[in-house]
Amino acid sequence: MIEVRGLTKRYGDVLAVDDLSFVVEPGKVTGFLGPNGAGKSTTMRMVLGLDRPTAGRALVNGRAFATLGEPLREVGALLDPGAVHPGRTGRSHLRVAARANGIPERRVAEVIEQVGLGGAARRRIKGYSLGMRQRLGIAAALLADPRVLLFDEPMNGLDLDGIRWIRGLLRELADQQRTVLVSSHLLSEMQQTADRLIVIGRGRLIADTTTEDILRGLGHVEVRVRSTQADALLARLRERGLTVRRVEADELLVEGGTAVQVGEVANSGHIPLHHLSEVQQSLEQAYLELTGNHVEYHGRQRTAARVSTEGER
Ligand SMILES: Nc1ncnc2c1ncn2[C@@H]1O[C@H](COP(=O)(O)OP(=O)(O)OP(=O)(O)O)[C@@H](O)[C@H]1O
Repeated sequence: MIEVRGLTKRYGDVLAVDDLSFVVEPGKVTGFLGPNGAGKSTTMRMVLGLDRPTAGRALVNGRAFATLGEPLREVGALLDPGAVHPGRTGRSHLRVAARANGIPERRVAEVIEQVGLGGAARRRIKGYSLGMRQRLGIAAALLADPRVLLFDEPMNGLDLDGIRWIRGLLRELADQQRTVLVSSHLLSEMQQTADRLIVIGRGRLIADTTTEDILRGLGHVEVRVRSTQADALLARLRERGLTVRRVEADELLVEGGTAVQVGEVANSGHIPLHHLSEVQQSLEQAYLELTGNHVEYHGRQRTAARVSTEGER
């Protein structure tokens, strides 16, 4: 289990991690999601004792990393797959790590097999593709058979096969009742990978719940409606408790209702409509807005355009 309580890290003027609290439980794949610079790597580094918190604490199996007797047997991590000696073979890299940490030699062959590095393990790392380096980094994380695993952006730069393979491995590790925390800046990657999501933005916790709940919350539908009597319609919709935004003089966006409801409100007030449709906000855009990383809006997709023309005249 990983527990983070009031965790804070300041680098000069930059508040990289801001009073973060969450728990990562075993038996599930937990996604750690946030845009670039949100503070994911800094948080993971503090869990691994590589950075000292400005305030708060990070515990692995109830203890600070520095006080773990045999830390590698409790927690393994993939942080930076580039941080290996390029002249070594994959196998010798793992052997050196095993020897330095009192891990039995047989584990080297086992993890090479587990990550599917096979014949490449006898080749020099400088000739490895990014995918092979990721596999080697994951093999190193698994070497001491730890119950807690942290993977920082393990899917970065991988092709679809590589991503599928990592997904399968994460699932297998969680099914073995290990604690698995995996970071990503892409919702699209995590929505198919993680059971739970811890979402952060600018160092702060934004959401901590099941992936299903987050997707349901993000993917809200708005109703777009146009009328020459937009003022009257706006007043009536607000009377019904709906949230309404005016987009143009004759165009409104309604939250919290369906196109049928909006059509009925218009009809009951004899208000003519010229357009009525439901608009599904793109998940990725909603996520970016949620995490405070505003970008230009391109992501609206119409999924049920003109679902109802009731009320049109
Ligand atoms: N050693 C450091 N010195 C100064 N600032 C740092 C340092 N490490 C991280 N930061 C800053 O802290 C913030 C959080 O960075 P961090 O790398 O933790 O984010 P991240 O969510 O992992 O992003 P990415 O996906 O880009 O790795 C950023 O503003 C970053 O510039």
